[in-house]
This record gives sequence, structure tokens and C-alpha cells, in this order.
Amino acid sequence: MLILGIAGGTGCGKTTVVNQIVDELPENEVGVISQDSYYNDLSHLSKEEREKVNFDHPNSIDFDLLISHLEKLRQGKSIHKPIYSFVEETRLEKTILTAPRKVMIVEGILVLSNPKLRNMFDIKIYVHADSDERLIRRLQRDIKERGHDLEKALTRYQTAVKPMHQQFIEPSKEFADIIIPNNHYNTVAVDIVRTIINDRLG
Ligand SMILES: Nc1ncnc2c1ncn2[C@@H]1O[C@H](COP(=O)(O)OP(=O)(O)O)[C@@H](O)[C@H]1O
Ligand SMILES: Nc1ccn([C@@H]2O[C@H](COP(=O)(O)O)[C@@H](O)[C@H]2O)c(=O)n1
Repeated sequence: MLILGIAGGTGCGKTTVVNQIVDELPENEVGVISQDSYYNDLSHLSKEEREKVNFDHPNSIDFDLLISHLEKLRQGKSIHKPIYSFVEETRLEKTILTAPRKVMIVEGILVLSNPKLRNMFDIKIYVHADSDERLIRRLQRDIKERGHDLEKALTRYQTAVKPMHQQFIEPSKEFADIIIPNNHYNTVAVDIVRTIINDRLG
């Protein structure tokens, strides 16, 4: 199994890059795991309490479960991947049965920050976009798709997203084998990563 880890700040385009990579590859050969699926289950907290959680700190992610799932996939076993609702800010009861694939892509803001997870990756990629570009994209997405209003999105950005980015995410860039500049859609970089994967798939 070839495991790729793809990190980068919120709104840099990780999901978009992964979708572009996967789109032209055989469906049954490549699997994707998003760190977002592994947010801690906060169903024991009230909605008001959940609003106050710092979702950009590594402690908000169940890395133990993510790592154990990746280990199982590597052993050829299927996993029950959690489903996270950004609107409810909690994990759903339903899971997705996910089978191992020849190539597994793990993407998320903090996947290169966690040393144990990072060491499981054969190829480490960091997607870079400038912070103003990321903020614009994030506001548009959070308001359209994640049920936030402008004030909530901006407050979160100032109090959690930006400081955690500076403390944990940006420094993880130094572990990357490949840095993809993504202020603009970068089809050349996507093609290069796809070629690496195709080589492995033979
Ligand atoms: N290179 C790009 N140029 C302009 N918009 C982009 C680019 N890459 C992604 N986007 C848009 O930015 C938003 C966030 O992208 P997404 O892939 O979800 O980022 P991430 O997964 O890193 O948070 C989405 O609405 C997406 O369509
Ligand atoms: N309930 C939540 C949980 C997380 N977030 C934000 O998601 C961002 C990470 O996801 P990306 O797809 O943008 O990489 C992270 O910055 C959290 O602030 C949220 O808004 N609500």
C-alpha cells in the first residue's frame, strides 16, 4: 500500500486537490480518509458548549482512532470510517465501511503535525495558499456549506483558526516532500502526483 498524507491550512484546497487527483484514477484502487471525519465525538456536550471548542487544536482530533484505522487498512482489513457533521458539530451514529486500497490518501489540516501519523506516510504533501486567499475561500464555504454566519466564521478565524495555523500547521510544512502552490488551480502539480500514483499502480 502507498500512503499519501496531504496537509495545509484551512481553505488551501486540500479536498479539491485530492478530488482532482482521484477523479482520473481507477475508483477501486484509491481510497481517501479525511481527518475531518475523526473530530472527537462531542455528543455529550450541549450545542452551546460545542460552539466554544477549538476545532483547530490537535486535541480536537481522535488521532488514536485515525492511526488505528490506517494500521488496519495497511493490514488489509476494512474499517468503519466515522461521519462528522459540521452543522451539528458532532459525529453521526452511521459509519462508512471502507475497504483498503492500493493507494490511500489521508488529508487534513494537522496530518503532518502528528509525528506518529506522519511517519506512516510514504509521500508527504503540503498544499500552500496565502492566508488572505484561504480566508476568503473559507468564509464562502462555511457560510454556504457549514451553516456559519459571517460573524461566527470571523470570530473563529481570529480566536482559533489563525493562532493554531501559526502554531501547528504552518510549521508542519518542513516535513513535506512536495509543496503544492495553490493560490491558483495547479493542474501541473496534480498531474505530477497522479503520475507518481499511476507508477505505483503499474
Ligand atoms: N486553487 C483554487 N482557486 C480558487 N478556489 C479554490 C482553489 N482550490 C479550492 N478552492 C475553493 O476553495 C474552497 C475551499 O477548498 P477546499 O478544497 O475545501 O479546501 P480545504 O479542504 O483545504 O479546506 C472551496 O470552495 C473550493 O472550491
Ligand atoms: N465543527 C467544526 C469542526 C471543524 N471546523 C473547521 O474545519 C477546519 C478544517 O477543515 P478544512 O476542510 O477546512 O481543512 C478547521 O479549520 C476547523 O476550524 C469547523 O468549522 N467546525
